[in-house]
Amino acid sequence: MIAIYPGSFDPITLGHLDIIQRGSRLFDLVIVAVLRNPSKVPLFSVQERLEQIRRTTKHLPNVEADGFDGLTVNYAQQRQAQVLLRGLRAISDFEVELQMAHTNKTLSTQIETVFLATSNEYSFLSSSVVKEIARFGGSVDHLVPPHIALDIYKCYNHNYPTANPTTMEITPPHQNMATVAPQEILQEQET
Ligand SMILES: Nc1ncnc2c1ncn2[C@@H]1O[C@H](COP(=O)(O)OP(=O)(O)OP(=O)(O)O)[C@@H](O)[C@H]1O
Ligand SMILES: CC(C)(COP(=O)(O)O)[C@@H](O)C(=O)NCCC(=O)NCCS
Ligand SMILES: [Mg+2]
Repeated sequence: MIAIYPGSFDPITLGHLDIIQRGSRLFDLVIVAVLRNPSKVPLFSVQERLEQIRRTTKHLPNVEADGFDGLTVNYAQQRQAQVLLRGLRAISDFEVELQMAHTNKTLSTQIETVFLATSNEYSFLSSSVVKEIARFGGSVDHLVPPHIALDIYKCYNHNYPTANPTTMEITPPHQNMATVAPQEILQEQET
């Protein structure tokens, strides 16, 4: 059975990876599908997000990443998928997700939405939270895979890695954030 895991993934987090890994044990193939959404201004382009997802899931042979336009159910039909995989973190997710699942059911009765409950340790985690922390100079090392953290630090101009000129020791980014003034980051984002 083929499952589509649709979303924005801007960027992929450890919460997403947890759903993907658990989904990959339930389905023959999990397609992580990034919506090309012209109405959102993302931090990473669709191409960058697809590369991030591919690097993050390269240990999972039955997982692939792809971009799509238009209705998710149409994309699912095109990929011969029977399931839309989604994660549930909180009641707030439930309301939106139930509406989405019902809407999709009216568009295609053949496609079922399957929800996986978040793992406890990721119940607070979202791409937005990750971006907000990084934007104000905080560490996201515990929230995303290491290569994604580096991509994010680059976007927000965190000085990473830096060597102490005397000892030549590398300072991890979260110990070095005082060098990044939040106001500078915001100004750069606005330009
Ligand atoms: N920590 C998590 N645990 C379980 N499911 C999650 C988690 N984070 C996201 N998901 C699920 O992944 C899917 C794709 O979500 P999405 O790309 O919107 O990520 P997000 O973290 O919610 O980002 P954003 O903050 O931009 O909304 C949704 O079904 C969402 O519920
Ligand atoms: C992409 C997504 C799954 C939502 O992703 P998100 O959780 O990252 O916001 C949803 O917006 C979607 O399916 N968009 C494509 C248009 C569509 O099919 N709409 C009908 C279902 S609401
Ligand atoms: Mg979301």
